[in-house]
Amino acid sequence: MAAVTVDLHELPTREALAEELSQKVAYVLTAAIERRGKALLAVSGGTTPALFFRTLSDAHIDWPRVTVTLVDERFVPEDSPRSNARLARENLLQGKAAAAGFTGLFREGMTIETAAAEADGVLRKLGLPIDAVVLGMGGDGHTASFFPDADQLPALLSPTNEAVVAPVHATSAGEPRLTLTMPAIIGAPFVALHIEGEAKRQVLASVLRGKDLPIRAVFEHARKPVEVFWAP
Ligand SMILES: O=C(O)[C@H](O)[C@@H](O)[C@H](O)[C@H](O)COP(=O)(O)O
Repeated sequence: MAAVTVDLHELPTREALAEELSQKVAYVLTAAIERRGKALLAVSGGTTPALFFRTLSDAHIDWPRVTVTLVDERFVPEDSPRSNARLARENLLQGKAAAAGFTGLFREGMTIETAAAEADGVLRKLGLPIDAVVLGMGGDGHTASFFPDADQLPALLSPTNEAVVAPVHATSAGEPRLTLTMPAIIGAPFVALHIEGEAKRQVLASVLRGKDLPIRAVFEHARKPVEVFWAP
């Protein structure tokens, strides 16, 4: 098994983490805008990112040139409390960041396969690679929607998967999901992992010691060490 390393940023508080990660993302997006006139940011859902989202929403970035998308999405409409699009709209696309564009992964009235193909096409048109990807991680070591029990997990984790967006069926996920694929994630020049609390720190430590959980595949295939932001 290949050794993996990460670039660990340990912050004393969740507020300090939100501030540090926001500054980093603002820097990366601003550099992308200077280089190509626009920037694409992919963020995760779940319970962890709300404070980071609210902090980032106040950052000085040329937001009208930024499009925000999702690392993964539960296959539910935006009025569902489980919608990651809703989380991003309510917490990130506010204040200064209200001027950003947003493109989600869910599509109403489509099968999950058709929705994946649609979202895939939209992201390609926006201009890949994504400039900044902020991942989360579950206690089971999943990231994006790479759940340990997902159907076709090896294909999802493959760095040569040809898709940008893929459907995911995993019993532990609750509902079907859509996810960015491994190449879409590791193609970004800036890939961060945002985790909080002692339990996730232990999961990270076990993965770095060799435990084979899905997040490890991202560390392995990343073109440079993933920047991990952790606070107690
Ligand atoms: O929609 C989601 O659930 C995600 O994007 C997922 O990959 C998330 O990052 C982890 O599950 C961590 O979730 P928590 O922040 O809730 O622990």
